[in-house]
Amino acid sequence: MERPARLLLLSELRVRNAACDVSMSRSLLTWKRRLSGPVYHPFRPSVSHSVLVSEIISVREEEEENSSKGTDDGSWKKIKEREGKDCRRAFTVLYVERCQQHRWRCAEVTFTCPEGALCQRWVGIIGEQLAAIASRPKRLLVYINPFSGKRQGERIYEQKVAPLFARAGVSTHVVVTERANYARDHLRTEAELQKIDGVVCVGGDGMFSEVIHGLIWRTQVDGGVDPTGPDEALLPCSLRIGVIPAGSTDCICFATVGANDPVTSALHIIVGDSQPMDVCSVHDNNTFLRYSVSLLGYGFYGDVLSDSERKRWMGPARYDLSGVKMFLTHHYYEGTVSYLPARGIMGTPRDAAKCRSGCVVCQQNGKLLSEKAERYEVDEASGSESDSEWRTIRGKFLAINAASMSCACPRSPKGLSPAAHLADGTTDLIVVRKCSRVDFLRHLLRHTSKDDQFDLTFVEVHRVRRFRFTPRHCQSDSDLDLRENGRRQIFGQICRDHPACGCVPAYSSWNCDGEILTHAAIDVRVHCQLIKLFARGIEEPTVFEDLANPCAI
Ligand SMILES: Nc1ncnc2c1ncn2[C@@H]1O[C@H](COP(=O)(O)OP(=O)(O)OP(=O)(O)O)[C@@H](O)[C@H]1O
Repeated sequence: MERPARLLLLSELRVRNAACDVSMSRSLLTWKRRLSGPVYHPFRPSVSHSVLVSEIISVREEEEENSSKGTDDGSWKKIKEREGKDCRRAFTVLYVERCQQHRWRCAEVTFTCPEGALCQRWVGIIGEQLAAIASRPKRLLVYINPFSGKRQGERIYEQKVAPLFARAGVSTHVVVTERANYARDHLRTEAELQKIDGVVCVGGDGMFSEVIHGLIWRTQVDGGVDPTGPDEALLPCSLRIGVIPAGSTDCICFATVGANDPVTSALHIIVGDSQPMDVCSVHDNNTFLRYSVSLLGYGFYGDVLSDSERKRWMGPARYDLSGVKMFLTHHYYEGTVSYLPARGIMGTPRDAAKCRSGCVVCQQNGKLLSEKAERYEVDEASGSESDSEWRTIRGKFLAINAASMSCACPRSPKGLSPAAHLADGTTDLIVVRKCSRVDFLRHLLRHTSKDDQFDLTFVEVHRVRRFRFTPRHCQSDSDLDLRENGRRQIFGQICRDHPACGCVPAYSSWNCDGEILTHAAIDVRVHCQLIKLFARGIEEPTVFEDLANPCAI
């Protein structure tokens, strides 16, 4: 219960012609219907609503009756309350309302006041509280990929997102991309970053990847850091990134918001949410290749992506077809995986708890790793980082995956590594050794069942800060049979698409967040909390159940 002393304002106002006690504190706007009936009854339910001030989108004074009817688009509005009698003494509050499956909607409520001065006081006080929230963006740079997904990016932005930004008083500079890497290059060179509070991409995971590549690069260059150096401590990006899902794959949005819904994402941007995220840098020797935030997959997932790229004309069904084909092909690859285990941190890849909004594991580990100055040199528990900390796995692998987040998506709600964290400075290295097709199928099926996909003798999972992969034919010190290897390479190239011949290609490629990396030998390093998104992680249902129930606040 809030103490009256903390209230900023308390009045009797009318909502839908019903008398309500309306109160405002620094954190909460509450309206409670006055009970009719002369006698107090302790068990009679009182109708009460509470909205967090941090989730109020805007407040506006109603100038004239029906004045806003022309702007109603009807597409996103949940509550439409107009009290026509004396709109000059009414004000409307727009706020976030939670729906099912982590979706948010913009709801509104109109309060009618007995006098104009009181109405202005309410509008002034709510406006002041909103203006005091420093984390809310005022100016955004928006990139729209007009070719994402079903080519609906521009329509989605104009119809669902732009009206919300306008109502919340967020100004935008919109850039429709003209080619691949347009947004990346614009961010690297031309974009006036000092004039904006965030960058928004409208599209799929490919557009998000472009934006992080541009923003991370620019942040390093502006800060005098070499963005390509494998051992550089990269500077965290101060600008947050918003993702409006409009692509055919929107895994980043799903993992950070919990839903692929443009309105929900727009509201997270407006309220100024902030979700840190780890980024992996991928190098080949000392050559920078790419950044990755979700999946790095060699073997099965690399082959599925390479094969599906040749079937783009099929649309999203290509992933299923290529998945079946690569499963039947059953290629395995030889090589060495070396990794630096994440020591002294909270959490393991086999935890039952998942990374959720306000994740303690991300907070603790993020603090710990940033205190270590990101140089990977000093580990107070074990002395300096030395070769002895590195572990090695040699063998034949069906798949080597590094999941920097759960990689959950609507098709695979558990994800590749259900307990992976968005911002704990680690990635979950999953090694699937050569096994029978039946065993591999068991492993794959467990991604969609309750069973633990890591609880199999041929599967290993390690939480790591850095790892390297060297394919067998690149190893200098191994007992290679070069003749055999050469034969395999030649037949591997010829027979890649002909599993019936039974030969195994020497190389797979890496699936790096849905882009193909043709380099097989890579060195991957996790940069803890390098970027921030306009998101808050997936909320536990109890959070919004409590909010919906004012008695629990
Ligand atoms: N104007 C443009 N023309 C062509 N390609 C573009 C343009 N703008 C961005 N791209 C590229 O399109 C690719 C796919 O974009 P995006 O991820 O937004 O859509 P998608 O439909 O989810 O992609 P995918 O088909 O790969 O799943 C990105 O790699 C991006 O670099």
